[in-house]
Formats: sequence, C-alpha cells, structure tokens
Amino acid sequence: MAARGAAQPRAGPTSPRAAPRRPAAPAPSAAPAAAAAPAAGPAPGPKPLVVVGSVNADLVLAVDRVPAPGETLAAASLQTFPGGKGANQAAAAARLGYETFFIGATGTDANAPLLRAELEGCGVRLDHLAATEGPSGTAVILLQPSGENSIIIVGGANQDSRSWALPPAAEALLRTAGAVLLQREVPESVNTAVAEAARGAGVPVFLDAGGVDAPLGPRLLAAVTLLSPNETELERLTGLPTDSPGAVEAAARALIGSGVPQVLVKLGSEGSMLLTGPDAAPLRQPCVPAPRVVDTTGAGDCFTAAYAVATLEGQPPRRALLFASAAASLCVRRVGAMPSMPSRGEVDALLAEVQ
Ligand SMILES: Nc1ncnc2c1ncn2[C@@H]1O[C@H](COP(=O)(O)OP(=O)(O)OP(=O)(O)O)[C@@H](O)[C@H]1O
Repeated sequence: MAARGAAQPRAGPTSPRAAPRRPAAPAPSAAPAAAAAPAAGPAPGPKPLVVVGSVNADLVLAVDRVPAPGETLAAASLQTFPGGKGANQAAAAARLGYETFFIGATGTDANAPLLRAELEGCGVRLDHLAATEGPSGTAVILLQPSGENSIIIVGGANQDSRSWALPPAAEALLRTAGAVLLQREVPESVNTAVAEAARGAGVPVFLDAGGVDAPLGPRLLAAVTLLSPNETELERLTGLPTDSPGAVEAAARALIGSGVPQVLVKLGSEGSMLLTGPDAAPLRQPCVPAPRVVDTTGAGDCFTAAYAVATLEGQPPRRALLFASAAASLCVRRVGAMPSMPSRGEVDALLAEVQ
C-alpha cells in the first residue's frame, strides 16, 4: 500500500494553477468576536487557514521486483513528485481559493526547490516554510508491475527538531488563524504544541488522523476540534470494527466519547460520515461518483482540506460535506496527489452539475 501522502507516477504535466482568491464569506471562529472596526478603517478580512505538517519528495522507481539482500537491480525509470500530507492539504486548500499558509520545512537538498516551487505554484503562502540543513522528507517508492509498492521513508526535515523552533511570527499566525489543519507525519509533540497554542487562542483545530499508525496522545486529543480518520485509522484508534455503517458510527461515537467534539470519517467510494456531537444524528454523504477513477492518491487530503475551507467560509456541515466530496471526486479523476487537487472553478462547476 502506498504511504499516506505519497504520490503515484503521473502521466501528464502539472495542471495549470488558478490564482488564489479571497473567500466570499467571513470565516467563523471559536475566538471571542473582535471589537467592531472603526467606521473609517478597512473591514477585517477573513482569517487564513494555516496548515502545519510534512512536505516530501516522493521518488518513484519502476522496478520488476524488490532487490534481494546484496543484489543490484536497474530501475526502468525514476520520477520525483512533490507530496507529504501537510503539503498536499495546503495545496488543496489554496487551489480552492482560500488564503492558506503552510508551516513546515524542506531540507537543503536538491529536492527542496522543487517542493517549494510546487507549493508556490498552487498559491500556498510560504512565509513560514523553513529550510533545515539536511535532507527533505523523502519517500523512496519501489513500484512493481503488479502495482504493489515497497516504500522507505526518510523523515528528514519533517522529523528534525530544528524545523519546529517556530519564530514568533509563525506562532502569532497560529493564534490568529481562522483554523489550523494538522496531520500525523511530523512529531506528535509538534502537533500537540501547535494544537494547544491554537486552541488556547480560540482557533479551531482540524486533525487528519493519517500519517502514523500509533495511538493519539490525550493532550493532542483534548486540543482537537475535529478529528478526521479514514475507516482503517478509525479502527486502529478505537480498536473497534468498522465493517458496516453502524459499526463506523459506533466507533466514531467512541471517539466523541473520549472528548473529541466532532469526527469526520472518510469512507472511500462509500463517501463520508460526520458526527457533530454526542447526541447529534450522523450526517452521511455519499461520494460524488467519478466517471473514471484514475488514482485515489491524495483523495483523503483533498477531502479534509476542502471540508476545512468550506467550514471557514461559513458553509453549514451538510453543504461542507458535499463540497469536500465534489473536490475529492475531481481529485480521483487525475493521477498524482498535489497535481490532482482541483481548482475552485472545477468544484463549483461539478456542484452545479450534481445539484
Ligand atoms: N472512487 C471514488 N469515487 C469518488 N469519490 C471518491 C472515491 N474514493 C474516494 N472518494 C472521495 O474521497 C474521500 C476520501 O477518500 P478516502 O476515504 O479514500 O480517504 P483516505 O483513505 O484518507 O485517502 P488517501 O489516503 O488516499 O488520501 C471520500 O470520502 C470520497 O468522498
């Protein structure tokens, strides 16, 4: 199975990027309402989305098979793709036209400029993208003819503590964001510190559960506003089965019972399910069918980011679920992770078609 956030080889060139635009509606926040702006001054703008997380170079080697110990094999091709769940989600949100900052770090290797350029091309604000001496996060993917992947991950800058000594301006950004979006490809201590800082300032924290197969610490869980696992992650986190809609709901309720205010479960082609509280009925959203599913890599990242954007724009939960499903449906129609994130225009056009 592909590493979460790892890109697959893509056939075509990177799709054209739309310039980010400001959202139409003001972003809701758990923070106390700000004092009204003086009549003569400019109205405060919508608050940005801040994504904190990983950025990777995915090196895809096409091989006949995995080499045996001591054996040297030739690869038929080598392709390098930008990836990492944090970068994928930042790219998805920016492509949807919402002002999005990415806080993370590349290394100082030859892949760093590629990663920076790809994020920039998607319209992501990189004011707080660090360059930590050493390798960038890297996934070496041995892609076999059967489609099976064997993967070696180099944490690189994503796991380097020097990447996470955040400057005061980045910390201030976290406290004034509309929402903070996290995943699990950086150290848990980083996620916990970021989530606590944001939550302490009244900023909603969305956590995508993908990235590492390990329990979530109680401090992180306590600081999260919305947790979004896929069904495998939900099963691992709760130890409960997720093999039927009823079982998924029961497992999601178990997470709510452990203190997480909202749970958004991604169910692949089965769609998604949102629980907004212990007594709330589940909101179920079928997927928006794709005429041809080409590559589901990054669909979960696209979905979580799109849901965060819709929420920041003030869309009610049911509408936000549909918006995220439409974005993810477009994502699975194209190859790759970051290159397959749809533009706002594409999502609006699909929504107009399916409504
Ligand atoms: N075959 C499909 N057709 C249409 N939409 C899909 C399909 N597969 C996934 N989606 C959409 O993408 C969303 C997220 O997909 P999925 O549940 O596979 O996330 P994930 O497991 O986190 O994915 P990944 O790890 O590949 O990023 C689904 O809730 C659904 O809306």
